[in-house]
Amino acid sequence: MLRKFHSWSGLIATLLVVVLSVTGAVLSINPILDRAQAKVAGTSSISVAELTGKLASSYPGIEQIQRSPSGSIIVYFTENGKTGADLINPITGQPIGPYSTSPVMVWFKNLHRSYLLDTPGRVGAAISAFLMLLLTISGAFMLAKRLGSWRQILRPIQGTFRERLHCQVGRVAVLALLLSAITGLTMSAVTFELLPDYQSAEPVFPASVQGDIPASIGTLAALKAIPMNELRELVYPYKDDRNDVYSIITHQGSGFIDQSTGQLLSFQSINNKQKLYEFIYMLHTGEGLWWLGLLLGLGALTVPLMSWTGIQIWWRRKRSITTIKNNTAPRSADTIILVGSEGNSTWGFAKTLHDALNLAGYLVHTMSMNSFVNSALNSYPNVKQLFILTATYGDGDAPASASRFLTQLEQITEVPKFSFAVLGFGDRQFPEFCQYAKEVEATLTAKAWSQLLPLDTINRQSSQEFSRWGNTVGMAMGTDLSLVHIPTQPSCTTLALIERVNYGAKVKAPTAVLRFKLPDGSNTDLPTFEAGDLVGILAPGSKVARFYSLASESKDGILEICVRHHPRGLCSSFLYSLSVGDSIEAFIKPNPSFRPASGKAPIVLIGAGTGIGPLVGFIRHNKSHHPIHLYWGGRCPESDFLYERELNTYLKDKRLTALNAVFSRINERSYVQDKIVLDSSELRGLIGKGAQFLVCGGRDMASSVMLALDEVLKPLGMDVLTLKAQGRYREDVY
Ligand SMILES: Cc1cc2nc3c(=O)[nH]c(=O)nc-3n(C[C@H](O)[C@H](O)[C@H](O)COP(=O)(O)O)c2cc1C
Repeated sequence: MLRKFHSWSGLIATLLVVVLSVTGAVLSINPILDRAQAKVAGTSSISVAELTGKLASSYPGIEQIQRSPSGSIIVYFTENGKTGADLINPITGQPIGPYSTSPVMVWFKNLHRSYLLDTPGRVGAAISAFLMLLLTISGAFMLAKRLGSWRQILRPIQGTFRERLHCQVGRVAVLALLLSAITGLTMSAVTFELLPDYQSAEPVFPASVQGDIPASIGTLAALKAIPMNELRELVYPYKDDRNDVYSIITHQGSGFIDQSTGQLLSFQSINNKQKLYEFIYMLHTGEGLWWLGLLLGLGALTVPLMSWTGIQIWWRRKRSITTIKNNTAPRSADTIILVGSEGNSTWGFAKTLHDALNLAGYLVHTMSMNSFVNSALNSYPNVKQLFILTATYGDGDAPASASRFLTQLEQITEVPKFSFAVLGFGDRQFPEFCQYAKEVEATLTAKAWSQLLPLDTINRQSSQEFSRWGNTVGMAMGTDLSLVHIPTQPSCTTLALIERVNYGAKVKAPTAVLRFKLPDGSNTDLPTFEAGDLVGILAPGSKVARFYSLASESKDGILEICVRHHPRGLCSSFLYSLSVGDSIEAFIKPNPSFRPASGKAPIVLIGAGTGIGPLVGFIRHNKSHHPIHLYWGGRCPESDFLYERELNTYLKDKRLTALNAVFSRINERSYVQDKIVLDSSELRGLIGKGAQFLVCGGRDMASSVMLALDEVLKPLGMDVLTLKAQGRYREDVY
């Protein structure tokens, strides 16, 4: 709901709000320019009478004096029948130079206030400010939901580059945007008198004046009593009209002064509401508070960027919506698939399951988890099995399409006849991996619903893991079930193998470092990637890509991966059999969260076997000699010490600080987790300096490393989950 609202109001408001914010950003320069002109110190002790006395001789045709919020003094006068305006030095009363308002700035002001359309335009500007307020508030709530709660609002942001940019920029600009929108709206409300009494009232025009010969202005008592810094505007009486008066506006109010007696004839003080309005005006325009104006201007400049990234995110989400065909009516269905999704990808997996079950002869109904609990159990009289496929969002929370599932489930007290299986979709980078799926399974088990299969999880939308789960489901149902999920893939690039280095044959771990380039004569460029990103490779005859972590970046001109040959692995067999000159079809899948953090804190890289690939890439590109400590485990130093020579070179040229290689098939056998425990105190020292951990390799190794690190962290009152939440523990696990 919140997302729909944010997307639609964002789309409608984009153009209006972008114009409002860009013009606002341009206008925010005004107070700074004004302040640069106004820089004359020591004006606080001068009275208005003193300055006007000095001006009387140099400007005989003076008509008006204005003091801007930044302190510039501008004199308006007539000379030889022509009007003019000068910027004045308030101490000497001498002109600094002619004053004029830039027509470009006036145009921007009108565009900002009213889209150049007078009153209807002002209404439009007010509506835009309102939409901006709604967008900012709904965006802030969405960000809090995305990160788990308001308390986690400063946590590292996960997601695609666009999503992270959108959220990060929004997080930085939110206060400036809120302030601009609220103050702008208030000003519109005052303009349209929706908030009465907020604009200064006029003083009563004096019924009678002395009418004698005007006194010299420098001697007028009322003007002597007003300090220059209090003045806003002084309008002189018409020349030769003895019945006219001086009209003055100060920070305290406005009034009229007799030109012969110098008496204040009437004065209208400004009330608290009007003071509040002036404060709001200052906050909005930055007039008199140039630094705030500049901050608001910078905040406004983020709006076009946020609009652009927002539209792209919306478009991608819209395109990713899956339509389920042959959706059997709930009353006739023998199988139900419930989907909990935020970003729509789980719907794609649900569709694959739906189609495969249909093909196997089942009558399947697929719907969102929220829709299921809206109906009572007797709406599904024929159901034999229920599958729940759900993602986890925020900090272990329910995704949008499952937000009401658990609360509404409380109302169902009877135990259904069908059995259920929960499949969690998640990402191991998050501290609460597949937490929501775990919660759903625990709730259903506590309600004594019968289980078809125990909970299983899919990390990072892995088609391979999903296919394995499909085999288990097939066995449990006594059906042959083949789940081939092919996510939409970017177009492939053809690459040719230019070099291979073989390892591990002696210890039965055949592994190769493979280096690819664009084929000679190719007229395309290498796609852009960095070490730690993934390359998807399609083995001939397979539609499902296998992913490998990249050890090189595109600037190196080669694409490098490290592959272990698994005898029954389709893609690894294909890659391992390649000879120099052979080609592959590949595409890049960015993995931006698996990168060394910038800054001075040490980095601890941990891996085993081919997990060394991206880690070597990080070390190779560590040109700034950031402290990097590597823990890596192999089988035997003589056979599968991957990248041995390169790593020793990096140690010498200080790209690598410490190399801790351990081996499991030698007399003093050891695993990385053992070495981690052995180095506990040194690691605690690094953690104290803000160290970040990057772990790459098999799932078992990663679990053992996590347990070992929990031991290391215990005396510090921390654990791996704490590091994960701080973005200091990242995994690339397969
Ligand atoms: C903002 C955000 C928060 C996430 N939080 C978690 C989490 O706490 N635990 C987890 O296992 N996965 C988490 N994930 C990963 C998603 O659950 C996973 O990518 C899932 O496949 C997305 O499915 P969907 O596109 O259907 O929403 C998060 C993803 C995003 C973008």
